[in-house]
Amino acid sequence: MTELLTSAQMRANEHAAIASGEVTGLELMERAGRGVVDAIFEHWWTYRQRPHRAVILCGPGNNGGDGYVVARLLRDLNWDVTVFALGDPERLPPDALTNYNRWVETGRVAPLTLANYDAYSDAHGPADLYIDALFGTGITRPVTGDAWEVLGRLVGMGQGMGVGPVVAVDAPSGLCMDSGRLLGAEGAYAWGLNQFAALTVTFDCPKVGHYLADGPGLCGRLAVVDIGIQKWRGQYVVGKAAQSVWLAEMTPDDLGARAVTLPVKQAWHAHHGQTHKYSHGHAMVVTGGEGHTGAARLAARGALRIGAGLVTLAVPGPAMPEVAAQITAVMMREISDARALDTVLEDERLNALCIGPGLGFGPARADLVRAVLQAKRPTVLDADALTLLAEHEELRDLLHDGCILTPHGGEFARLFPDIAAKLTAPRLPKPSDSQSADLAAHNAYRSALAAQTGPAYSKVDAVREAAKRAGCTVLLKGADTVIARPEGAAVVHAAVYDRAAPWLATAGSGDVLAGIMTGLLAMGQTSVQAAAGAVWMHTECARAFGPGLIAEDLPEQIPTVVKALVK
Ligand SMILES: NC(=O)C1=CN([C@@H]2O[C@H](COP(=O)(O)OP(=O)(O)OC[C@H]3O[C@@H](n4cnc5c(N)ncnc54)[C@H](OP(=O)(O)O)[C@@H]3O)[C@@H](O)[C@H]2O)[C@@H](O)CC1
Ligand SMILES: Nc1ncnc2c1ncn2[C@@H]1O[C@H](COP(=O)(O)OP(=O)(O)O)[C@@H](O)[C@H]1O
Ligand SMILES: [K+]
Repeated sequence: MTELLTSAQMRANEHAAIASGEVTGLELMERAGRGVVDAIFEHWWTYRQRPHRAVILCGPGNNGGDGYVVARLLRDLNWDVTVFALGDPERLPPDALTNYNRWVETGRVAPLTLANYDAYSDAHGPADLYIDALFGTGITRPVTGDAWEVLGRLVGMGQGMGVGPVVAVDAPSGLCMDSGRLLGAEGAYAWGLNQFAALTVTFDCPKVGHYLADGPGLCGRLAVVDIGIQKWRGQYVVGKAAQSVWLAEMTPDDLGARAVTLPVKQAWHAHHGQTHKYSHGHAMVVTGGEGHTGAARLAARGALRIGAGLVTLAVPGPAMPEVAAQITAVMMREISDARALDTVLEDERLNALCIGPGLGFGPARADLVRAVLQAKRPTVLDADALTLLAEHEELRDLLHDGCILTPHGGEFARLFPDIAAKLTAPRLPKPSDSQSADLAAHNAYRSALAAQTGPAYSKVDAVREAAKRAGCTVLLKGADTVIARPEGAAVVHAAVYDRAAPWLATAGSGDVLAGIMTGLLAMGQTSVQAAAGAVWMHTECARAFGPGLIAEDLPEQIPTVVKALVK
């Protein structure tokens, strides 16, 4: 299972490795630079065939140091390499300075100014390859000035004939590697949030920001280079497991290697190893009224397909004919009010509950949510149940550790408005156009921008805060989905890079997700295992089906995906 690190954790790993005396910072930098070159050659085989022309932007820290290593290695292969340096190279940290000195023995460095960069481009035309080695994990504030302008020149590179792509060393410069947000850049800069790097090469572990928010769009593709410090990884975690973030992932090549997939696998093996349907759990999904039962039926189908032994829909009387006409293997019970639900839930074999999809609103529905919460079973609360929770504080007080809240962005904002505001607020609002015409306001803005420090508030921060407040697992959906426990352990699932499945954003898709999760709960998974397993399975089903997917197709893909999993 892949751990996603923050910048601080990565720095701690490097420090532990260097402090051990078994490896030097210079060796790590050499491995990093070589890893970048190898990744480039792996990605574009034409670069391996003959020398090309590269432009390398080197920053004032060790990210710049990696850039000088790349410059030297490419030049050793007879590439034509031009280096622009930000800041005074003589003030580089020691390892980077060593590599700068090795570079200038035979190469040249021009100060990174817009004028220098433009003069070079005018004289030579586009390069075959651009390397962004300005800032990596040491970025502390927004990039400003000429460096920012030059980065802006690189946006959209590699799209046309004869124009080389951008490779980012560790991260596109300016990207906050903890949050995936472009530091300070909310609407303030000319460049878009996509099509910056074609390839980002990071070291040891991917970082959280490579998977969240704008990270994937800016990174292009992500390559992770092993620089031999795994041994020291996680020393910072001792006693702080709650700080960890894991990637919910699995590819057909990685079968069985990722812990997050194990729940699904184990559950499936267990399922086949046992014979009694009740030993696979009995899930109950509460439906809405007449004409509103489709969402719950989708969820029920997801729960049954993933492997719950039995799935029963709790249906109000008037909606029963409609439901009966649509189900076969899924069962139904008439539940016309909260009292009836209380009675049914006396059956302890109903071991996982789902409420919310298509439920509707009003006091009677709120009573159903109350009955479900009072039953204290593993429970998925989705869709309308989340809005009811937002409206009724006394319902929120009934949340317990076995609950999973599965909001999308809008539902999250209703439930946790203050947290959502922190997540969406620009770190620094852009001055209005009339203000920016005013030089003083503009200058004040620029200095405030430059004074910002530290990582941006991330989706992981927000979901952790929400889970702590709610006292249960929270899963915030989106192309990047974050799951967090109240004590802070978090899982990120991102349908990005080679796992992108934008067609998954289709009506009813969230209902199926809630159902798969409920099925996994019924099968005995913990809430975080069920949540992580369900998001992975959900995306995998969408990928297995491909474009044109509608929600009904998702449960029907589960057998195919499971077959591949248990092979
Ligand atoms: N250590 C190792 O063993 C290994 C490290 N590796 C590599 O090192 C990278 C981390 O290096 P790093 O810590 O030196 O940070 P880096 O990203 O180069 O930036 C720091 C410099 O930038 C400056 N600065 C920051 N923000 C700024 C801004 N907005 N505008 C202007 N300046 C700004 C900041 O200045 P200050 O904040 O102190 O004023 C400081 O001078 C990592 O990403 C990886 O590539 C690999 O070689 C593997 C082994
Ligand atoms: N760009 C995207 N790529 C992949 N999955 C996405 C994307 N956008 C949303 N999703 C997923 O689609 C599902 C939509 O769920 P939801 O918002 O509840 O919709 P609905 O209520 O219509 O079912 C979620 O699982 C979410 O993670
Ligand atoms: K960089």
